[in-house]
Amino acid sequence: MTSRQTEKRILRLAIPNKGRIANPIIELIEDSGLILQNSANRKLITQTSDPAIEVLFARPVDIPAYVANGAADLGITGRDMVMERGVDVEELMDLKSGKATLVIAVPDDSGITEIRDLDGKKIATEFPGICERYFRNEKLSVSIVSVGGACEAAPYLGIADAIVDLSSSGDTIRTNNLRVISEILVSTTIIIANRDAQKIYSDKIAEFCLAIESVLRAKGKKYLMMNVHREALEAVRNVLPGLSGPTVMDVASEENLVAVHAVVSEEHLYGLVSSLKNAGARDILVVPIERMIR
Ligand SMILES: Nc1ncnc2c1ncn2[C@@H]1O[C@H](COP(=O)(O)OP(=O)(O)OP(=O)(O)O)[C@@H](O)[C@H]1O
Ligand SMILES: O=P(O)(O)OC[C@H]1O[C@H](OP(=O)(O)OP(=O)(O)O)[C@H](O)[C@@H]1O
Ligand SMILES: [Mg+2]
Repeated sequence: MTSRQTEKRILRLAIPNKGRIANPIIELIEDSGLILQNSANRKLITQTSDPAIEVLFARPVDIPAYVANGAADLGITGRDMVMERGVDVEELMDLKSGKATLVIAVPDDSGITEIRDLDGKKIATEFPGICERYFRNEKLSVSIVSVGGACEAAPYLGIADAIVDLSSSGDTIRTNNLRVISEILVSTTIIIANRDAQKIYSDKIAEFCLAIESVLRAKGKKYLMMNVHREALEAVRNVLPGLSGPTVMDVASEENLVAVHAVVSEEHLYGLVSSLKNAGARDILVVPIERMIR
């Protein structure tokens, strides 16, 4: 337990200060109802709308160590960053966003076709920790050239025979005339916790995770409301996909009318509205859902 953890009962959450996963994480936190004060002014530690939670902005790659050693109690970063640092933290939730695959790639015109061909070769990477463990496991002896970015250039600079780098759209690999020969891991953004903090702040952490989960669950969902004549209710029920409900309520003013409410996936919406209308529904409203709590 750190002295900060024993002194002050303010939970510290570390999140990325830059990079492509930074903004989506801030949006998710704010959508969950936790508002960051002055997040724009580059202050490294920021208060939030909950006096019991503060936010530390840090490099994604540094967040796992901050959480492991108690400088922060919770962290949100890529799973690749946690694996690279090889620290002991607890993974609480997979946010299933910020997806990227760590791949092994070689120049298009290279004779290398499989990982066995890499024995004795040079590999450039921003992930020396993961690489070393991976090739040791595969019983291949490689020399690792650690770079801080723009890894794809290494084969052309003559400093490596292959690279281990992240790929998502695949554009960078293609543009640089590289060919993927193997995948090492798929990374997404995750929430991690310090093991002591899990005990000290268990209620706060559960509250935070519930709020985040409710936003994730609501993603891609819409709330449908409509009026239906009782005789058409069966037909309308048959059209509605069975995600949740529907909830059926009497409409006070008209005896024969019921209000039907249901949660549906956005992908079903197109087509569903006209099917509902054909089945006898009217006054159909499609409403956004901010959070869903089970
Ligand atoms: N296409 C991608 N390329 C690199 N990282 C990605 C990609 N998609 C998601 N990520 C994730 O983003 C995090 C990268 O953080 P990083 O600090 O490197 O930011 P960045 O977006 O690469 O910006 P920069 O390299 O300019 O600092 C990792 O956890 C990584 O898995
Ligand atoms: O498959 P793609 O969609 O093309 O994305 C992959 C590229 O994005 C990342 O680079 P980044 O922009 O982080 O620059 P960096 O190499 O300096 O880290 C990663 O290192 C790849 O180069
Ligand atoms: Mg990067």
